[in-house]
Order: sequence, then structure tokens, then C-alpha cells
Amino acid sequence: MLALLFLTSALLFMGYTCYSLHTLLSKIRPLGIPYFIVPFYPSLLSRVFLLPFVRFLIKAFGLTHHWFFLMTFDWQVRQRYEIYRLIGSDIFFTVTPWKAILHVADPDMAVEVLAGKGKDGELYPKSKIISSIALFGENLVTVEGAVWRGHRKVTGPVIGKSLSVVWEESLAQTEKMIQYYDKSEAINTSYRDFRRATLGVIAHAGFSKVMEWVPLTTAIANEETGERSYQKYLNILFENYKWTLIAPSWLLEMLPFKAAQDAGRAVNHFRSFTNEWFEEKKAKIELDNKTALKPSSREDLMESMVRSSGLDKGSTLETPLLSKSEIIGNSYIFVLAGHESTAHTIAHAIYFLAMYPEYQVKLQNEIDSILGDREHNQTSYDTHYDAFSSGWIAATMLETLRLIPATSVIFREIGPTPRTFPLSGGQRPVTLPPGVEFWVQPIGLARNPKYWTQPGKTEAESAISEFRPERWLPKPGGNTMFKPYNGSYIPFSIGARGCIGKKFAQVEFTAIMVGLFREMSVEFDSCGGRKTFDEARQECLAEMEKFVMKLTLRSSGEMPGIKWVKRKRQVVT
Ligand code: HEM
Repeated sequence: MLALLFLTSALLFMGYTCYSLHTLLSKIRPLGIPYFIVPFYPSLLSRVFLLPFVRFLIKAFGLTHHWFFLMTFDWQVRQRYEIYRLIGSDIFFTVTPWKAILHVADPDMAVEVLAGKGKDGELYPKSKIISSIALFGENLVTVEGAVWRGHRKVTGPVIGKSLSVVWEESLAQTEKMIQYYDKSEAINTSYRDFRRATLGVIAHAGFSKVMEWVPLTTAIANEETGERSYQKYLNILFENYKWTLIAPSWLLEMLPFKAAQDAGRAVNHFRSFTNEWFEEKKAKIELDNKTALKPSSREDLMESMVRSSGLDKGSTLETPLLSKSEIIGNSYIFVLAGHESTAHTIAHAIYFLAMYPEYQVKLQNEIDSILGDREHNQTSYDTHYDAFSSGWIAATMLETLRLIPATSVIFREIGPTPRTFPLSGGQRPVTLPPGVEFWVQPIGLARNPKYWTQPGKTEAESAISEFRPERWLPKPGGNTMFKPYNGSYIPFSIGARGCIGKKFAQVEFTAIMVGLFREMSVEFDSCGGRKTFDEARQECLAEMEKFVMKLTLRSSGEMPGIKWVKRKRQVVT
């Protein structure tokens, strides 16, 4: 009886799947856009349970046909532009029985999808695939329309005003790093080291919390003895992130897997930390309200959010913009987005500079010539940031993010009505049916030879796949950095919904580079003379080929060890 029930359900499911696929294909085929049929949609569950199996099959059987890798979530990382080249189109579909996904490496279409407006005059909505980010409550990333505008109004200005603190705190964090690196031998902890530095920056700039940088070994020792460590639980949360996507924290704590229990506990601790921060700020605002004096300190992100909720006693706010759960949700998103992406971008830039010491020298000369005989802690955002914004440091960040953006896909949906989208190179626009999901691909776009082959050079000479920061530098005599074809470079996305922390990240990157390279140089660890520079560089490049999306793009294995060595400053005459 049970077997019959099972068989009937399976047949019904298969019948429904085939019907659904047939219906979708009847809409996609007439468009004339290349498509591939893929058996499942990379939803949360399939990513957690099916994709590891698909990856295992690909590896075990050495499968090379593109049909196999299109089933993986982050195929763009390894394929880059090659699949578009192979099929001769900068857009193509993967059609699953439930959804048609349009992959986009065409800049004109990318601009329309990310910055254009749908029929109702609103931006194209984010795909539901990112709804998992609402782990602690709805937030800037998950909401749409008027609600999104409200979140952005509360958070945007205050993030914009925090740049001086970002500069100072980045240098303070770097100073601690240098003290440690100066004495240490080789290290292999760059990702975590920079995550701790950038966490300290967003904690200070966004929440007025001080988190001093300590080396990993000290951090681990502190975490073991400290009952409640913010960094410890944040780290556990990120390391076991997948679990938090499939079940609520109370259920995770009951599951018979250590990783699930750890993730559940970390979620609860994170919520309780953020709650404390919220209550502290509320108390401070209530005191300010009572004394009717000007706010007693700089308004940070948390303060702006609490004030906009009207939850503080004495608030005269008539239309609250955020609820308490949205404040917790936004705190999480700002801590997450505000430190991971920048930290990993800095780490990747450091590996590039270790691979290309000639660029390191250029960057150091730039720092020496701009700072003169000033120490880096005698600088400020107001006096020094602009001087670095069109030179080697800026070019290093741009080029690092061109080759390794923090995110490999930016997701959008078309909405309920058909819409027409332009295509680059004078191609005819395409009208797409409702239900289409867009996966706009920063990597494919930033390697598209139609837009990255330099004037007067061949594609090979333009070294599109290689680290060449000079491609961004102003022309001799000018001071404007190279501006690529609109839409062909989108590591921060574009338009009104582009990254709110772009300038924050640029200032942080610049200050950390200034602090580090004013004093130190980076080189590969030779493992006591057993590894040559070329071997280490090859190892580094090979590891970069295998990067995976773990919240942001990063190494899945071990990057080669690096060493920081004290340098002699150039005497500026
Ligand atoms: C190198 C560093 C960074 C990169 C590459 C980066 C990249 C991005 C991208 C591509 C998006 C758009 C995602 C989408 O539309 O689906 C985005 C959005 C966002 N980023 Fe960043 N980001 C960085 C740093 C930061 C920092 C430092 C903060 C906070 C201080 C931040 C906060 C956010 C937030 C809150 C959003 C959502 C904006 C909205 O939907 O209105 N990011 N970021």
C-alpha cells in the first residue's frame, strides 16, 4: 500500500515536472536565445544537499561538458567568460522545470536589469534566492520598493558620514597587525586577519564598539576562556552558515550534528549581542531626549536606526521607518556585508602583490611620495584620501575586484509583466516573458573581450585574465581613472540599489594598504628555501582558479604562506 502511494506520488511529481518544463520551454524557445536544460533549480535546499553530490560526480569522473558545471551554483568562477565565447552569445538561459534563469554578460542588458525600472516604476526586484539573508529580520538587502527606500534613508547618510572614523580605525587596526607581523614568521591566516581588522572597523564606525585587533592565536585563546565573545560567535556563524539557511536556531540546537548545534547557538548569541547594543543605544537616546541637549556623541548606524523606529521613550516620531526586528536584521547585514567583502578583497590584493612585487614597489613609492615624512597616523580621511584615489592603491583595488569580485552573481527578477531589454553592440532588444530570473555575472562581464581589449592591442596583449592594475591609471597628464564601458564592471553593482558601502570599502582598503605598505613588504614564504618564488606564484594562481562562493568569493583550500618584512622607506626629496 505504502509502495503504491510512493509510486503514485513519484509519477505525479514527474508528470508535473515534465509539464512545467514543457510550458517554460514553449516560452523560451521562440526568443532565439541559447538555452540549456538543467534538472534542478539551485534553491537553498538543492545547494545544501544536491550540489555537493554534483560536485563530487564532476570531480570523481572528470566531467568536462558544460552541461555538468551549469548545474553547480558557482560555475562562473571557473568558466569566467569562456562559456559565452563557446556559445557565441553574451546571454543564455538555463531552463529548469521551475524557473528559467537568464545569465547575463552583456553590459547594456546588465545596466537595464540592475539600474532600470520595471512597469510599476520600481527597480527590478531581487530574486527570492536571497531571502535567506533575512535570518535575523528583514533588512536593506531583502526589502523592496517604498520599504527599501525607508531602510536606505535611515542607513545611507550615516554610513556616508562615517568615513573619517573608517580611515582612523582602519589605521589603528593595521598598526596592531604590523606589530604582530613584524615579529612573526610566515603566516597563513590572511583571510581571518583581515576579517578581524574590518570587523573592528564596522563595529566602531557603525556601532561605536571597540574591537582591538589581536593575532589569531590570541583570539582563539581569548575565545576559549571568554564566556561570550562576539568575534567567536560571528566566526562560528559564518563557518556553519549553511545550517542557518535550512532551519531555525531552536531546531538546529536540537539536531544531532555538532555543526548544526554550533550554528544554532551562534545565531542565539548573535541575536542577544545585537539586542544589548540596541538597548544600550536606546538608553543613550532616551537620556539625550530628557536633557534636550544635542546628542552626546557622533550618531552611528545603530543610533540612526533606533531613532527611526520611534521605540525610544520620548520619541516624537510619527511614522516609524524600522521595526525592532528590522534593526536587528540590518545590524546583521551591515556587520556581514560591511566586513567580509572588504576583508577578502584586501586579502586577494595582498596575494596579487606578493605575486607581482613590481606593483608593490609602485604602490610603496606612491605612499612615500604622498606621505612625505609624515607617519601614517598623522593622516586623516579629509587630508589624504583624495590623493590616493587615482593612483596605484585605487588601481590595485579596481583590478583585484575585476578579477575576483566579492560576489559571483547579482540576482534580479523580471516581475509579473513582459519587459524589453537592450543588448550591446547594436543587437536587437529582446522582450522577455514574466517569471524570468536574471543572474548578472560580474566575472563574465569583467572578462568580456569586447569591452576589455585595449585600443590598439589584441585580446592576448590586453592580458584580460591577468593582474594589470596599470590599465586603470589616468592617461599621462590626466587625473581621471580609466572608465570601462558602462555595465562591463559591476563589483559593487550599479544604480540606486548599488552597494551602500562602496566608498566605505574604498576608504578602508586605502587606509589599510597605506598602513601596511608604508612599513612592510609582503613576499611568499619560501618554506626554508624549499619553495621557489615561481612555485609559490603557481600555487597561488592554481588556488585562485578553485575559488568558491562562501558568503563571498574566496579560497576553498589553502593559499600559500606569506611573510611580512620591514621595509626601508624611500627618501622623498
Ligand atoms: C569590497 C567591498 C564590497 C563589495 C565588493 C560589495 C559588493 C556589493 C554588491 C555587489 C552589492 C549589490 C548586491 C545586489 O544588488 O544584490 C552590495 C550591496 C550592499 N552592500 Fe556592499 N560591498 C562591499 C562592501 C560593503 C560595505 C563595507 C558595506 C557596509 C558598510 C556594504 C553594505 C552593503 C549593503 C547594506 C548592501 C545592500 C544595498 C541595498 O540593497 O540597497 N558593502 N554590495
